[in-house]
Amino acid sequence: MEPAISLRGVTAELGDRPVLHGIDLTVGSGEVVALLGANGSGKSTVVRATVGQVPVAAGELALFGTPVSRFRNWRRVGYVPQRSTAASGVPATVREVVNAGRLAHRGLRPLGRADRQAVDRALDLVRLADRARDPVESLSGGQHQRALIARALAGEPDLLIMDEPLAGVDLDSQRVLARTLSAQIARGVTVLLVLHELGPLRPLINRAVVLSQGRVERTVTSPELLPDTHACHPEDAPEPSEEPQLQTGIL
Ligand SMILES: Nc1ncnc2c1ncn2[C@@H]1O[C@H](COP(=O)(O)OP(=O)(O)OP(=O)(O)O)[C@@H](O)[C@H]1O
Repeated sequence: MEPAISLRGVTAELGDRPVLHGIDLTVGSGEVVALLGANGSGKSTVVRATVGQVPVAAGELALFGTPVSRFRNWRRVGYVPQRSTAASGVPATVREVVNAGRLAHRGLRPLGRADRQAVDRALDLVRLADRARDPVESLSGGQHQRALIARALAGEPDLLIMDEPLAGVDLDSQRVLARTLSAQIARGVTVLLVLHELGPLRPLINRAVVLSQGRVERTVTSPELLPDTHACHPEDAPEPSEEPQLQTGIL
């Protein structure tokens, strides 16, 4: 099967400045990969290139085997950008924001029954069903992030790409996110996450790819060597705890 994401020697520039210098990264179908690295190491740029928002200057970037420049099947991809304002200043309810996640499915047709059901399922998954009619402005930071995740899930994607989904999110919302993600992974969804800390998502991660200055510094595959934060090198990671690292008790 074609990998969900494949980058080969990808370079990218932002404002004439080279930012990615030959990134190789493959995310196989059903894999859960964390992109780690210090601030400015290029994590968001990798993700934004993957969703077609940053042009690839050289190298090859493919989604499900199709070069990103020719990729049109965006309904297969759910993207949660780095913390942003869901409504961009326009008054919108939580449901309206999540409805937008069905756009790739329905185009400009009105929402049908299947769309409404998918939106309901996504709101349930992130535990915001009771807030569906509320303005997004009334949500806390963590709830706001959950609304953006619900928007991505409403499209029922095969590939979920999230840029720092835990940033500024309270522990309660982090746990809801871990449970939500766990359910997606059980369905076979492929996941690429930008993270600063693995936190409650740690048991779900198969592999961590650490970036440094626009290059892949290293890849960590053993669960016990997964760094807790980007700053940790495997050799100075804390002693493994008594509990097995791949436990799912928190979920
Ligand atoms: N619009 C832009 N124009 C020019 N340079 C940019 C632009 N956006 C980001 N950069 C630079 O590109 C580099 C990579 O940024 P990127 O946001 O991909 O890093 P990151 O690893 O995601 O960082 P963070 O953890 O802070 O989000 C940084 O040096 C950043 O300053």
